[in-house]
Amino acid sequence: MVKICILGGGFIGRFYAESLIGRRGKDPVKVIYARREETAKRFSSDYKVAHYTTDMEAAISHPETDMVVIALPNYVHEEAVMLCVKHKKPVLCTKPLGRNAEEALRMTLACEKAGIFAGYLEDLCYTPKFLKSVKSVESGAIGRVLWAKSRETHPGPHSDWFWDLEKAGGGAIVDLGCHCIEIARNFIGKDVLPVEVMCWADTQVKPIEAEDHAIGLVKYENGAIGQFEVSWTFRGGMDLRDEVMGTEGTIWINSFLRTGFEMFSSGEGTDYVAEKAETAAGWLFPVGDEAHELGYPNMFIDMFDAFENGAQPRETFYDGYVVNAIIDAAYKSAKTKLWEPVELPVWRGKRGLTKPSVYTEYDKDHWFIKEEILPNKDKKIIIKHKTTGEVIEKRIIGKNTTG
Ligand SMILES: NC(=O)C1=CN([C@@H]2O[C@H](COP(=O)(O)OP(=O)(O)OC[C@H]3O[C@@H](n4cnc5c(N)ncnc54)[C@H](OP(=O)(O)O)[C@@H]3O)[C@@H](O)[C@H]2O)C=CC1
Ligand SMILES: O=C1CO[C@H](CO)[C@@H](O)[C@@H]1O
Repeated sequence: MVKICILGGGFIGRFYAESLIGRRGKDPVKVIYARREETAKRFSSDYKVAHYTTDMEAAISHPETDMVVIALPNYVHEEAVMLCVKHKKPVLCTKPLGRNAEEALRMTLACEKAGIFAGYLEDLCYTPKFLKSVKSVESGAIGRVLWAKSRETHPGPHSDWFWDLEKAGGGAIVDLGCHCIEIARNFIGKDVLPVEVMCWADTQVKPIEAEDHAIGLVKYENGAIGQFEVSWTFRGGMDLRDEVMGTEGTIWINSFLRTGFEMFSSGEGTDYVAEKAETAAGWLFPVGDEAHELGYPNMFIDMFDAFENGAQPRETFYDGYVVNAIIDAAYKSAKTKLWEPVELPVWRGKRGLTKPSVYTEYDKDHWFIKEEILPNKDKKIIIKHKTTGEVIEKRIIGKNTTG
């Protein structure tokens, strides 16, 4: 049993509490901290939490706190992590780890130096569909990953501080792109170096300084490409989709808006449909078990199991730092309109990877390019001469051809 202290009793703090204690979990939430007493008190009463406080350090150092879960706005993450370091308390921090890589690296190294367990709460890398997909990729079911695209778009966040450039550290890229980037890293291989980023970002709709819409490409050292599409201006709910293209196959995941559960309502009797749903009338796309579909229970199981076994969780502070470094390059690129290098003063993965050749030999003189059966049942084989480079096609007349 691990006794938990949650810092932050807002949107994600409540999701975490539901995931931790809503399933007869063995790890009780014992302490809740929020900025305002009314939030902390309400949280403690809703989730039967023994101790509530508006003093963050008191919550962290509380004798009933074995593990701290940070569910605070981005600009308070570093302060909270450093207090955990000071009091030598194991810590789990929500996404993004930092507002930038500098903050994230400081947090990562401080926890490592203090020897405290530190997990990165990247829930979307724990959804049931995602975990199964990653297993398939790791088993080679889709071959070498060439492209991993992840999209998260919705009509915009639910609290004031997200919309403040300084407090959040950016807009849709740092808020939503952090998920997409880590999803792509998992598919491409976390030990593959992200080399450079090209990003378009703009403030198309909202009266804010940060970007409300962006698209980015992340080039990896082995030739794979990651792509993120993020927006706070999308209408119609929360769209979470991933696509992975490999040399031997493809994966498409739809995690939220269209999960196979569709419902029509005149609006009578419906209130909450799903996170960021914009309407409770008409055709609706509810989500059966939101916490589970978003990965929270699997994420906490991995975190607590790793902690108890003295192992590393699937998602660590170091991963959070790499994600922040990619985001920093994306912001630079959006300004310069150039490919910008990913600055990683600490990199623990592989170096010197090259794009592997996957050419298939057709015969001793030719490389195989493509084979296709045409509507008239003919088969075409397209090949390239190894030395002259000439591309030719061979046609094998189909058996059932009439003309
Ligand atoms: N999928 C995911 O993993 C998600 C992760 N997040 C992340 O969780 C973190 C918190 O987001 P979220 O819960 O949505 O935010 P909310 O605004 O809903 O809640 C923030 C909580 O932090 C408390 N707080 C403490 N200090 C401050 C401060 N200086 N300014 C503002 N609030 C403070 C607030 O207290 P009080 O209520 O008393 O003001 C509140 O309880 C962010 O880093 C966000 O990116 C958010 C949503 C989903
Ligand atoms: O995925 C998410 C849903 O939206 C929230 C608000 O923009 C994000 O913070 C969160 O990470």
